[in-house]
Amino acid sequence: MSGRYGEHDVEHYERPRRRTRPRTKERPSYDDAADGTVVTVDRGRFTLLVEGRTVMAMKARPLGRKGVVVGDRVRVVGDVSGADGSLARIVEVGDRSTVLRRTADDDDPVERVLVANASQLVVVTALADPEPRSRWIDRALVAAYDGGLAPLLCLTKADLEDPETLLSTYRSLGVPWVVTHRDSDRRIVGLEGLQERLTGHTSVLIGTSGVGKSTLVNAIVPDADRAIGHVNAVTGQGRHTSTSAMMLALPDEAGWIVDTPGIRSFGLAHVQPEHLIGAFPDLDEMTEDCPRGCTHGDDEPECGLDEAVARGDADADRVSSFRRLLAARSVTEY
Ligand SMILES: Nc1nc2c(ncn2[C@@H]2O[C@H](COP(=O)(O)OP(=O)(O)OP(=O)(O)O)[C@@H](O)[C@H]2O)c(=O)[nH]1
Ligand SMILES: [Zn+2]
Repeated sequence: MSGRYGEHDVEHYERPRRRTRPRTKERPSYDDAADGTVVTVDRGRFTLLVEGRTVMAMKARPLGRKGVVVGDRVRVVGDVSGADGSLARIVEVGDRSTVLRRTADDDDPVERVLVANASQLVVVTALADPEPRSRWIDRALVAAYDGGLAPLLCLTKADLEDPETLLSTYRSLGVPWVVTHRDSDRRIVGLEGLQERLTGHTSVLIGTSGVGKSTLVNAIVPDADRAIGHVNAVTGQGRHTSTSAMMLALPDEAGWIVDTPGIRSFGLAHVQPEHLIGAFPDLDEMTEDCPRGCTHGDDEPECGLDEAVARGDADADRVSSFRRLLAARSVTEY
């Protein structure tokens, strides 16, 4: 088996093996398997893209309880024609370059991977109607940094409110941003900036209800409804009632977006301070002499971040913004 698949999986999913079984049987080679990407998941059925075809699949037995999520690169065998009623089998799941996770709930330490292999998290926030909630934004940023995704702030409805106040909160973190608004002809302005930022990425779009995320998805993927309708026709869903994420191709092969209709928030109980600070190498460097177990939070007595600020080696705003993110991990209401 190639090292790329199966052997370095993030989760353990196989029951202990009986050693008497011959190895070739335990790890059959799937040389004839096709490569696919998981586009959406619905009740144990996976919609894949295999060489441009929409293919329905289920997990093969050896995968057991192994999670397979949107964005996963998989190997499939069986009927990969995509013909009506056909069902292929997923036999391997590729290593994940990134994982967007959530704890099911801050009191429940079970981690769930929401999307695999995305490179960017687009945090969609309205500047007004509904009012922006910076705690929510902070939590989304934490999920991005922790998961290895580059964050992008997408601020909508700039026709209702100036973006400056909100942007000033995030400037010291260096989060890139785009702003959109609607003009008097009800056209969305600022899409080019967003499209430019999406190019070359697989971007997960997240936003709370009413921020204008659907408006953006429909504007940047003109046949989004048709693509979703097509998948639902195959899966037997009447309309897009699924709460699952769905991956959609951008025009001109510019990249992919993952729409997340059912995902409004993240439980962050799994996020470790040591891991989060890794997303800020300049700050991370200042924590080398921190006492063991230092969380680098506000109330740490001898944190290297304070010393760095005192010496003038670190920007106080940046440190306090980082600490705001740290604190946002454990806040449940926002
Ligand atoms: N003023 C203004 N309104 C907008 C803008 N973009 C979207 N809207 C309106 O905001 C409302 C919500 O937009 P949607 O795109 O449905 O929001 P959503 O985030 O997909 O919300 P859900 O469907 O609940 O997930 C709609 O009435 C849109 O017409 C904008 O730039 N400016
Ligand atoms: Zn520290």
